Amino acid sequence: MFSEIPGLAAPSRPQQKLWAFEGETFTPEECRTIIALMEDGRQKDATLVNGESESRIRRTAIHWLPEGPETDWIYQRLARLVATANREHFNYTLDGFQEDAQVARYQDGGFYDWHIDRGGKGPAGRARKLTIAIQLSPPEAYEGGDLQLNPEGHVLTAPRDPGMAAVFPAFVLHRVTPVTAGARHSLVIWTHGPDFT
Ligand SMILES: O=C(O)CCC(=O)C(=O)O
Ligand SMILES: [Fe+2]
Repeated sequence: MFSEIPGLAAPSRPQQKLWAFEGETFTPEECRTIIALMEDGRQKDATLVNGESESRIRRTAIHWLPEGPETDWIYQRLARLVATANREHFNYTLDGFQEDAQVARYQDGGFYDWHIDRGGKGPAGRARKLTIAIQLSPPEAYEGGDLQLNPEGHVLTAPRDPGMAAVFPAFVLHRVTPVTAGARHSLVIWTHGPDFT
């Protein structure tokens, strides 16, 4: 029926999934290097997508990783990862990374309650399309701290192996449960593009 109404016909495109878990995107050694970059750098209290601290929703320390000689290899890896995952699972039109990657550390009950990544006051937050969240810490380094997604009414827990990337549209609900012992680090970046079609 929609096909008869100009402007409403759906273009034919491959299936668009709501999540993908990709293993071994960084080696354990590379994950340790990225954690060290954070631990050497300045850390800020995390803010939400709209730039307001809100401890009821999130408690983590974050460190932005601007592009530069020290982080070039990380961005190149992320670009390849997102291009492959997008081609295989999502088929979105993507422009690139409009925000720097960030490393987060969750400890002493640190958490990030159910939320989506798309939105806020800034143009970049509103243009977020795919979220890439990568486990950096070895599973035995922390308790709790599960990354969970709820894309279609039931909760999926992401594998905990270092280097495992969860890739999902920025409108998908997700959370990190409280870390009850040790510390969990993750690397997060978003890709941006024109509004969802
Ligand atoms: O730490 C993670 O794995 C996910 C963090 C997150 O959801 C975010 O930064 O928006
Ligand atoms: Fe998020």
